[in-house]
Amino acid sequence: MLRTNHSFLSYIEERYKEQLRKEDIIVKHYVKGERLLTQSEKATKLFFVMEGITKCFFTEENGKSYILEFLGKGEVIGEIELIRDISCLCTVEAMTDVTVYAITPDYFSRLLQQDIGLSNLLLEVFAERIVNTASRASYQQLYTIEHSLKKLLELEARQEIRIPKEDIASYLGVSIRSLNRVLKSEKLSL
Ligand SMILES: Nc1ncnc2c1ncn2[C@@H]1O[C@@H]2COP(=O)(O)O[C@H]2[C@H]1O
Repeated sequence: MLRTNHSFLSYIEERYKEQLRKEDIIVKHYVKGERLLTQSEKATKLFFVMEGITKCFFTEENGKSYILEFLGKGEVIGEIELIRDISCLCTVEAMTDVTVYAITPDYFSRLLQQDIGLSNLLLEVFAERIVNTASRASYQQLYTIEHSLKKLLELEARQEIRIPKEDIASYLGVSIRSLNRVLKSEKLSL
């Protein structure tokens, strides 16, 4: 659910301190609700979350949204566009006030070529995201909404974050109406 990556954050912090051209990595702030990236648009930067929580979601042609992941401290955002040379796969929005390291794609590409350690960190991120996306797709298809909701609420409590009802519905891939029905039948409140 809420992903964090402390090794990646320390790596970027070090590059930030040692950089010669001060514009290669800058610190940027986004207020709650602001977008870091927009689905299908070209991005000019890659981001690493320093503080705060973002949500990363697809909006389908029917207007419905599906939350892929909540990305927190140390998570990289916008790398797929750089690696595949495509426009943004999904939208990334600040759920709280967020501070990020914003990196130019050129600088990141240069780092990738020079540093096998960075490639390894990125490979780990991809592997983890595939595992998470696949296992979630599986249990959301194979279990009831009631079951998935209970699992999600347990995770929310464990990670001490507060997810708005609309986002819980988008994470589970159900409408607000279905979510309300389940909450009522399970005597749960948010
Ligand atoms: N399954 C996923 N899990 C976590 N983050 C993702 C996932 N899919 C996409 N993202 C992030 O959302 C970003 C949207 O812009 P990019 O496609 O450039 O890069 C994407 C990734 O950083």
